[in-house]
Amino acid sequence: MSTTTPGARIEVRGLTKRFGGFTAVDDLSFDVEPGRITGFLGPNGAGKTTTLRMVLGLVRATAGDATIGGVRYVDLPDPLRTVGAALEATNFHPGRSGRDHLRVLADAASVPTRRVDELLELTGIPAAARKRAGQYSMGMRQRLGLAAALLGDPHVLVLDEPTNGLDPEGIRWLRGFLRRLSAEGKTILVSSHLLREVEQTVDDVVIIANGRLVKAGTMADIKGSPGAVVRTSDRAALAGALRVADVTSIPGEDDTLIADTTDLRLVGDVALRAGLPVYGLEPKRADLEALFFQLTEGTNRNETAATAAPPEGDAVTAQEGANP
Ligand SMILES: Nc1ncnc2c1ncn2[C@@H]1O[C@H](COP(=O)(O)OP(=O)(O)OP(=O)(O)O)[C@@H](O)[C@H]1O
Repeated sequence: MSTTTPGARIEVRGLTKRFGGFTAVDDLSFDVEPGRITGFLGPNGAGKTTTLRMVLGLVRATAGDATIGGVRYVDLPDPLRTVGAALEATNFHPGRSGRDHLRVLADAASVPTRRVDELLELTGIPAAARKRAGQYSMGMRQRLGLAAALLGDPHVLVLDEPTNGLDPEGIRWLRGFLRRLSAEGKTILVSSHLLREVEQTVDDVVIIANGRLVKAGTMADIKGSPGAVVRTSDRAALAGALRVADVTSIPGEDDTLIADTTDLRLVGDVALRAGLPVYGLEPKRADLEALFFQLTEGTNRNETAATAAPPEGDAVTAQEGANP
């Protein structure tokens, strides 16, 4: 039996990984809370996979620590039932059916076969499960990887780029699926190099660039305070009229005014009373794409520094893949 309580917290403290003279992960600290979905974000080469591999005990950290429920992965008494992981969706035996792949893993972990069929249903590939994994689309491999990660009904789920290869319908499905798991109290960490793809899925974000933390917080924090964006013919006049109604405002882009209220009706009524036309009125939307770009600008190391150090065979303590 696992000693970890449902939804154990992941704590990363001063985690560092150097490959020769190249620092892939640099003094990284963050928490991943139970019952929430956390997006682990950064451009290609930022160090996401290396960090996840350290959390999962697949790569030895140069410095620092990562714990799950206060215990390092390598010291977990029952890792399979504590943490499920899908690091890459490509490592299935191409000649083996998806179902057989899961059965091999289930046997090795003393998980009953009925759990395999249950998970194939849950991940939406019961029919495809009898086909050879070599014929799977990327989206199907993602679902199979997810099923494998869930075999031991773990408290913590770590998924590396799970939206890769999923179409918009698949992304929507994944969102609902992860929501249900987090509602059960599970801790879910999902990496992505596209904030847009996980924007509606995650509660919290941890953004890294060049191996370092650049931002951590709730999605609501990242999005900033809500407001109303209004376009009129004379924004100074409208700002004055809003002030009288106790609503502050600031100039926005393209001649708009951003009013510090979510009450669009109020803004419309104030404009009407002031005799000002309203050409556009909508809730303020955070430009997450722009923010993400601004935070991580020019830090795609795969395009610039991939040759900085020769690949290093590392301390791989478990088979990489669906269940470390
Ligand atoms: N074994 C290794 N030897 C040398 N350099 C490595 C090794 N593994 C990763 N790197 C380098 O470390 C940096 C971080 O890689 P990592 O795969 O962790 O980034 P990532 O954020 O997951 O990116 P991606 O989204 O492209 O997978 C990259 O520049 C990569 O080339």
